[in-house]
Amino acid sequence: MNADTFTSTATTGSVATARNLRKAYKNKLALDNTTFDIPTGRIVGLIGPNGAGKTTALKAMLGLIPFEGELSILGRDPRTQRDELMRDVCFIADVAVLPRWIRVKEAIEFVAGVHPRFDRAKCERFLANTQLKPQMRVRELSKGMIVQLHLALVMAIDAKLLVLDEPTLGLDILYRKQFYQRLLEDYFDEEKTIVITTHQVEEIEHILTDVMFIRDGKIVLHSEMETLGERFTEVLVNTEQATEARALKPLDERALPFGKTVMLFDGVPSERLETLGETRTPGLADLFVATMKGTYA
Ligand SMILES: Nc1ncnc2c1ncn2[C@@H]1O[C@H](COP(=O)(O)OP(=O)(O)OP(=O)(O)O)[C@@H](O)[C@H]1O
Repeated sequence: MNADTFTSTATTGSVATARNLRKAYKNKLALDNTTFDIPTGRIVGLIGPNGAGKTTALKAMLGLIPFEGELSILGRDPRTQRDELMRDVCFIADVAVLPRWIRVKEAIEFVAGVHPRFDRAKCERFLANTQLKPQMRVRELSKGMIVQLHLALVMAIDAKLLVLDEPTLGLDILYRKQFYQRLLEDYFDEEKTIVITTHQVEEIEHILTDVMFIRDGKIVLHSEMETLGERFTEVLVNTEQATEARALKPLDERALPFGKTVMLFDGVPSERLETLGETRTPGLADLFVATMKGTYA
């Protein structure tokens, strides 16, 4: 990729263009030649094991840390144009960051004060459909009500890029699902882009348009969700054909009851795999486990 390509992608509706990012902490290379592109109108899952560099990558995109390499976010360099950039970016860390003593109306005041594109009337319209009242304190709210408050605050910010770092940490599965569904239905449109990190892979895979796997500071897989199935296939292999299947070098395999084995293949033609057993596209969680094998070895 040459410098011209870098400039042209950055000015044609690309949200993020990263080339060879490097971030070294004292004892650790958190970003190691990290390179990726994110076009407008996508919901991207940045997924990786603990310590892989997810938060570091997001902090670089938000101009919160120094780093080496080329990075353009909405056509701007987050290191030198952070203030301008922040007019178009909304960053929300996990829901649990709302202090328990804060009142609903104070949370609204706070966000109104820090985000130039926050639309208070829109936020209040969202809240009018809930049981939340301006005087209520966060500690009096149920978890679901906290999600509603968080969503109302997020969705009233008209940002081009929404960055969510583990947005549903600490919430149970019902609230997590509700959070992502509302985000998809009530917030997202083709002019917005959302980047999400989470460890709850299964819960977000249905809303993602793209996935990026990061390991040891490197992007090891970047794919549109729709094309994952063209590259990766899972096969339910019978015992008799296990040796033949293993010769095709599966990325990973796991045993099932009754002697069957599920094997995951990368780039093996489906006509070949269909002779070995029932085939299907793997779920993101199984693909993640296969790709990250050996991480903690
Ligand atoms: N301020 C810091 N000082 C020193 N090392 C750091 C600092 N921040 C992060 N690191 C190291 O950089 C690496 C990447 O950390 P990062 O927080 O980006 O990982 P992550 O993928 O977000 O992990 P997790 O899923 O556990 O939140 C880790 O090894 C971490 O220990």
